[in-house]
Amino acid sequence: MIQLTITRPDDWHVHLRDGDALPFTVPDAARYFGRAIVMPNLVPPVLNTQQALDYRERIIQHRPAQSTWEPLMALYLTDNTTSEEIVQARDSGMVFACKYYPAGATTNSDSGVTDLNNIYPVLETMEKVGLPLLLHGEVTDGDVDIFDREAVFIDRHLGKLTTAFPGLKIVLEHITTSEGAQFVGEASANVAATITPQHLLFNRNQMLAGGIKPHYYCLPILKRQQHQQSLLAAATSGSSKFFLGTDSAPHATHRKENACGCAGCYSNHAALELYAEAFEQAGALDKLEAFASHFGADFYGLPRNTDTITLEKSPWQSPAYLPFGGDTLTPLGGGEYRQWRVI
Ligand SMILES: NC(=O)N[C@@H](CC(=O)O)C(=O)O
Ligand SMILES: [Zn+2]
Ligand SMILES: [Zn+2]
Repeated sequence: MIQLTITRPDDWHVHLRDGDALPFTVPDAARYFGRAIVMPNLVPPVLNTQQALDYRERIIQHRPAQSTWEPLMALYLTDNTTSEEIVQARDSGMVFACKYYPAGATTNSDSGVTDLNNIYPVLETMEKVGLPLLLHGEVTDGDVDIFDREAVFIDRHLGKLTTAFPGLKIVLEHITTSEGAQFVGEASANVAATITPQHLLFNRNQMLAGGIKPHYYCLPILKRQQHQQSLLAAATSGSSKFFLGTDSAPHATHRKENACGCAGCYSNHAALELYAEAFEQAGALDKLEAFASHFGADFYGLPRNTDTITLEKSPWQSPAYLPFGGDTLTPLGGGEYRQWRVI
């Protein structure tokens, strides 16, 4: 039996949702990850430290007994976020980042920032106190094609941002393009990116050819194969700028199989297993550990996990449906055979 033992990994981008969803999402997230940056795009969003601490309490109630998994909280930036809020968040020791959603870009982003210039004073404070900025890096202009929204964001905003705030740690979340991989690869050590399993394993053909498949639909949207290959090259390059962030984002099955289907893929039932498949296909299993378990912690200035987990190559059938509150959830690759399992 082929086995691979690696330092316990962390997930630097996950959506756990709230309420009825937590008994399902938290145990999956805590199964073998050591920590997770928990996205704040709830309804209503997590806007301040008190709300983040309250949300953390609700999450922790569903952490399996004996688990030492830690949810690392993030604040949702709006046009009205204040510098005082940032300082308080940093001082709490429980908030590890702030998330920028362009208003209207993705799930629950209606209260997001309408213009990056509106949050420049807040970014200055984040730079000063050392709180990383996490970007949903897309523009929302109606005249920009949905497949170009990440590249246009990089072109219009990211260079300006890194020049204005050279000391600010920035994570370009869930990158989907060659432009994203290239920008981050060439930027300073303060700029990094997370990459999801779906953007490594799939391209827009899987979503659109032979019938529209809503369970592959997430934002930023899957791009053409050439971009998938650039992302695989970045993830397996050994560069410490690229690390694991699943963007596991559950929506009930009926909300995705819908005339106006929600964006988001649920991958936390088999996250590391999916990444292992992508790395194996790229002939780079030896690069999985640093991507999954070292580079993210290093970037955030947190200690690496000290224990290990073991993956074994032994195929298993991923469930087609999972329970999700009173609903069902269709996981990424549901019903398919996965090659690796965490034992
Ligand atoms: N990635 C997605 O398609 N959806 C995420 C939001 C996000 O990360 O943009 C969600 O919360 O559902
Ligand atoms: Zn996003
Ligand atoms: Zn996300």
